[in-house]
Amino acid sequence: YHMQVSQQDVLDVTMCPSEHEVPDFAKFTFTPRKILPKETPCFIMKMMKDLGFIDTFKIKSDNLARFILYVRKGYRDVPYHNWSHAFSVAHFAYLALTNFQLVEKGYFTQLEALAYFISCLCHDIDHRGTTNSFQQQSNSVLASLYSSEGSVMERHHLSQTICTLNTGGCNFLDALSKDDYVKCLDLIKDMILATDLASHYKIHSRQLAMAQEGYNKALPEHRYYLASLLMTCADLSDQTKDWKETKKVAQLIYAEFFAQGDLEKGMGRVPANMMDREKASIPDHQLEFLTQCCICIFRILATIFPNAKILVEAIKQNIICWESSKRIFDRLCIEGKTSYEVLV
Ligand SMILES: Cc1nc2ccc(C(=O)NCC(C)C)cc2n2c(-c3cc(OC(C)(C)C)ccc3Cl)nnc12
Ligand SMILES: [Mg+2]
Ligand SMILES: [Zn+2]
Repeated sequence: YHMQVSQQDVLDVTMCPSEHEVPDFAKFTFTPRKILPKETPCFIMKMMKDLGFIDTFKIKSDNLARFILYVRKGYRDVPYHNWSHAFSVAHFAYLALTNFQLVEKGYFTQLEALAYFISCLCHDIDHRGTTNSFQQQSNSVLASLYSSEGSVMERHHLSQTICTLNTGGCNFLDALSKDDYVKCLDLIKDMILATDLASHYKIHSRQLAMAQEGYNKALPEHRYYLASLLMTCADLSDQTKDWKETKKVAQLIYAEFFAQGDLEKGMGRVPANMMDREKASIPDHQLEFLTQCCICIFRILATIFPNAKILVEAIKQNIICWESSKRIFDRLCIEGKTSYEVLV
């Protein structure tokens, strides 16, 4: 396990050519999935340098490089919950930190900003492409470990993150004071656990109330709700890009959902409609997800950060595209013209 990352790999990342000036990289319209996979570790280093973390926390490049490479190895080759998802979620954290000036304006301390960026990068480590409920149903090892506390997958992602930090030569946080280190791990725990959809639904109404009464930086629960909101926004950031990107990502998500449905059928169980490739209507389900869940989260974000309004507008555009894709799909089905895959 230890020699999964070679010294040469580490050196390549620490010696990243600094001329990584990609136009529009720091804009919300940029789609991070267009960065070549082999270039992504260098871009993580670039983002952490730009955010001031290397200087503020005296981070040694070879430790950080080794950590990034182990995190990348920690992700599996599944259709959606893979390293490019992790990279795109971390990129959104970089966009939020820079465009909303979260540290400059006192929303986050530098330590909270570091925890946010690292949590986004690590939040789905070792995901198997199956849901929390599937862990219970299949009596997976992870369910036996964590089902009593809930958020089974998220607790595993957290545990994998801490294990990676404790892997030889990966602890890039070793210059932090004891207090800061403990505080940082606490923040990473809250932030990764916030990416469980069930946890989001539990606090959503209070996040809405927080936005309506006005965000108060002095209130610890407001700071917790904002950190959770920024995690879910990062996790959903594919939905704020252009239609081509959004449609491509939906296909990856349903490739995972349908593979789980096939597994459930193989186990003699009846999968939920959206997991069943014979029954799912992707446009209908996506319209429901975007209008009931996704756009609500970004609307709260936009009440706190006005320049997040363009993200709400992008989601509205994608809703319009799903509606027209649904009309075409329905018409083609009536004419018996196509199987769903052709359309999407
Ligand atoms: C485009 C898009 N469609 C989705 C449709 C349905 C669901 C879903 O999980 N339905 C519940 C069933 C499975 C029990 C999630 C979807 N989804 C997510 C997502 C969001 C998550 O949770 C946060 C970040 C807290 C919202 C957690 C995991 C995922 Cl995959 N990301 N993009 C999508
Ligand atoms: Mg997750
Ligand atoms: Zn995720």
